Amino acid sequence: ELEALEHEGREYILELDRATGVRRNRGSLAEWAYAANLTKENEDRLMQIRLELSQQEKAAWEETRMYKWQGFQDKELKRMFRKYNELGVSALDDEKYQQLMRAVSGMESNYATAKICSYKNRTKCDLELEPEIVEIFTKSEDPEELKYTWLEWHKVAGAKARNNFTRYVELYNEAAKLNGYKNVADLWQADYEMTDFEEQLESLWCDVKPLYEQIHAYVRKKLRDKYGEEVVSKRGPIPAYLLGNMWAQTWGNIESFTRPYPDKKEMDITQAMKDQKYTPIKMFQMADEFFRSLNLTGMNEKFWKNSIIEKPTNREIVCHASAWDFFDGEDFRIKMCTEVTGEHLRVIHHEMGHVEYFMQYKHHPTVFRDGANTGFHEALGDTIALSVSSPKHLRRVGLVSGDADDEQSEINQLYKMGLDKIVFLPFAYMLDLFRYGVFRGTTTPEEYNCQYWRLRESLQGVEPPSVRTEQDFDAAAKYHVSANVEYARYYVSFIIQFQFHRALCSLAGEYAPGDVNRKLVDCDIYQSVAAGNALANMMRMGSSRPWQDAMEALTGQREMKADGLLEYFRPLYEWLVAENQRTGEYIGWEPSKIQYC
Ligand SMILES: C=C(C[SeH])C(=O)N1CCC[C@H]1C(=O)O
Ligand SMILES: [Zn+2]
Repeated sequence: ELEALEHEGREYILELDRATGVRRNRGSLAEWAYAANLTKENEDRLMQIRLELSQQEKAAWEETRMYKWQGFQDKELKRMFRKYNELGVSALDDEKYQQLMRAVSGMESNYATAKICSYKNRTKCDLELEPEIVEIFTKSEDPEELKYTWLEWHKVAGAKARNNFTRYVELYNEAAKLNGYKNVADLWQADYEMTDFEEQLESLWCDVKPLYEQIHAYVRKKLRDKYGEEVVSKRGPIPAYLLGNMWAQTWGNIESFTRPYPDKKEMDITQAMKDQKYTPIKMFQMADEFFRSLNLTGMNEKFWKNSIIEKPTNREIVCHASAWDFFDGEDFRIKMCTEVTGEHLRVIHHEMGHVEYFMQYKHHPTVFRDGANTGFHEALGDTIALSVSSPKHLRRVGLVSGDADDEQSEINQLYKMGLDKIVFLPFAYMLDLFRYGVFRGTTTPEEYNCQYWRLRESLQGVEPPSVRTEQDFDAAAKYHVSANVEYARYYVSFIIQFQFHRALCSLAGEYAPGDVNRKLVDCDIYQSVAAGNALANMMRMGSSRPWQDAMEALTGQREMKADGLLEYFRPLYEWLVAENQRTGEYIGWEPSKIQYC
């Protein structure tokens, strides 16, 4: 009897899964049409299609609930039913569902089309985030220009999203409750299939905080040397607008005038690519070639035909880089407003890592076509990029010349990587700690901005350029807050990518513990089929098994651990401790003097 029921259940769920694939394809095509051409007409069409799809999902969900799947024997079949049992935001009634979609779409289109006036020419008011404003934060060393640009962007992209955001929180929380969760924080964390996810985030932060405090102290001293004590204090937080990035999430753009050994040649990938007449397509082909060298699958014909890799001149699009799965086993795309910079070379590998993952798990039922958890999906491309950004690889491809690795060059290299990978951790941790509080109601709308800056000061040790009030809403000036994209995935990614990197470097014969000729910092897995096969085996699991199984398959560990990251940066940590002692720099930061609560 049970056998028959389970057999019937399998027939049902496989048919549902096929229908879901068709729905996801239709939905992705409508999302792409809008994100790639932000017109009112495309938005209205998208809203209509989303509503139809949500109604179809709801009907299917009612049917799925009739099956007594909890008692089934087949683990994978049970996992499929469990995933289909979670309806998500379609659980809202049509009216509220549409209101939620409009609130998010309003925030995201505001962000994508926000423009400010130029500091140097106040009548020129068509500056967008990409490429103009990013360019200013990449190059300007004028504190007044940076402060002005920071304030103007936070006005148009942050404050203006506050009302939509508040409505989004209410509706999204209602949807979470309809799915059996207390709030969206719990809904988001369910993806990680852990009972102690938030405790783990805290514990990982405790592991890496000492390393962060050292690089923070060192950078604050370098910025004070450059801009003076009036602008950068001895013991306070660092002004966020001086760190080379609108959100102070990575500080790579201030490397040139802060690196430990300035007389050592700087590895300016951007300049090298410009000198060698690199184009966006060449950057994509380079990344594709790296993946193929690992015996992974290269980008297919549809990818090269359908992707958008440069900002169009005749329409508005969402420029924030993204990778797209159209769930038909063939159509995979990237949409990106590529500039010829070292940062974008890294982003291209990041996005192509998503596409590689899509292709590796495309044989699975639709419901398992996902990362082991979303952090895995974000870590894949970055792990490859760790090899690409090694001096060894950059020399191999001619983007860096000469200069055999000596102690000082290695410290410079680790410092450059640290400005990307170490400083990112408190930012990522902060962004979802903030939103967990918002969804739980412990942070109310009346204190959104105050709470956001309290977390930024306590975790990142940064402060705003001037007084902030509740007329502001600085959190939404970050894409993922305006676009409703969960962010703990990146925090997880920046930890586990070093576990992946270490395992792959071992397999590639590029790393051995304690072997000074095979250090992590100079590992390049390029052309290692052994490493590529291990990656493919892990990706091919999709989300069909708990992520701990995928982690174990690749690294032998069954948990997220900071040991890979700490081992990679150990020489830098020791150098920074000594250097900060030498200069007597205060480690950590005292409360900010800026009024933001
Ligand atoms: C490149 C992407 C698209 Se998934 C991205 O949003 N990233 C990649 C790293 C962190 C985060 C960000 O830009 O904030
Ligand atoms: Zn990503």
